[in-house]
Amino acid sequence: MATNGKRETVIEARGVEVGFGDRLVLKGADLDVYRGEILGFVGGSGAGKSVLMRTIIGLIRKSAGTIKVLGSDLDQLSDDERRAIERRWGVLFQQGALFSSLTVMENLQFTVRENLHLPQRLMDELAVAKLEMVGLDASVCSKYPSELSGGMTKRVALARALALDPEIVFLDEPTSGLDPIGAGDFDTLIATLQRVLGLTVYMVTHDLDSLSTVCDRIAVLYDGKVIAAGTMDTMLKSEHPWMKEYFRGKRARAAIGAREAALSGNG
Ligand SMILES: Nc1ncnc2c1ncn2[C@@H]1O[C@H](COP(=O)(O)OP(=O)(O)OP(=O)(O)O)[C@@H](O)[C@H]1O
Repeated sequence: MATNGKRETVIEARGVEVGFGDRLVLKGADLDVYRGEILGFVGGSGAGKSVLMRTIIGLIRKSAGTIKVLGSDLDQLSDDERRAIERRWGVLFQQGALFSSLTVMENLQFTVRENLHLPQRLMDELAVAKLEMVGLDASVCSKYPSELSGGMTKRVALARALALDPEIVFLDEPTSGLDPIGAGDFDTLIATLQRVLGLTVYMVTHDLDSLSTVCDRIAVLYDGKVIAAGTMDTMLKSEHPWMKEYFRGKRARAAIGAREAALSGNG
């Protein structure tokens, strides 16, 4: 597996191109994600952040480029090898994407049932353990997604992403739709899980607070390419017009002020 100094690259995207019809959304995107980091992925609305994430996990076909995950080029794998790699990541889609007709317990066991052959009692114990990991207790097991608050839905979706003890978790806008306190709590949860479980976290987000509080590095997608990757300090020093506006503009200052006000009880 590739290493950069001491850092092991767990996702390596090179020259990734993706288009829909005659419109190219990704025009040669390059990205490295290192083991154990929380990478925040930003870009304007419709820039292609979700498209790149979905391409990395194989849900969207690219027209050019290579993607290696955990050392393997996914295009070169047999179906069995591919499934084995897929078991090593978990995904939290935008909106949580829980199955509405299944209870929380059934949602949590869905992936496990497909991948492992375990006795029901053990699966039940595992599901409760995952719920506890994300700060929920067994009382939510019999609830349906429509009975959960936005924050609980995100937590259940995160528990489901963790179902197979993944090494990498992909999170698509995990704090969208949460109030500032809920978003702050969710960020803390992600940071704690990353530390305790040694996860690599790939997080598409618009949330500047998440970026400054939990992300080790930030990558920026602009005009179909990753134009920068580095720490928040690096982002704040950039003179690129889009990055300047995004990280230092009026919206950035307002967003940071809003969560600080909510956390100090003035929101
Ligand atoms: N399956 C698809 N078919 C056609 N066009 C698509 C498809 N998926 C995404 N697109 C288009 O690709 C572009 C990038 O979409 P994407 O969802 O990746 O944006 P994003 O950067 O995640 O934006 P946002 O922050 O608003 O969620 C958009 O113009 C979208 O309409």
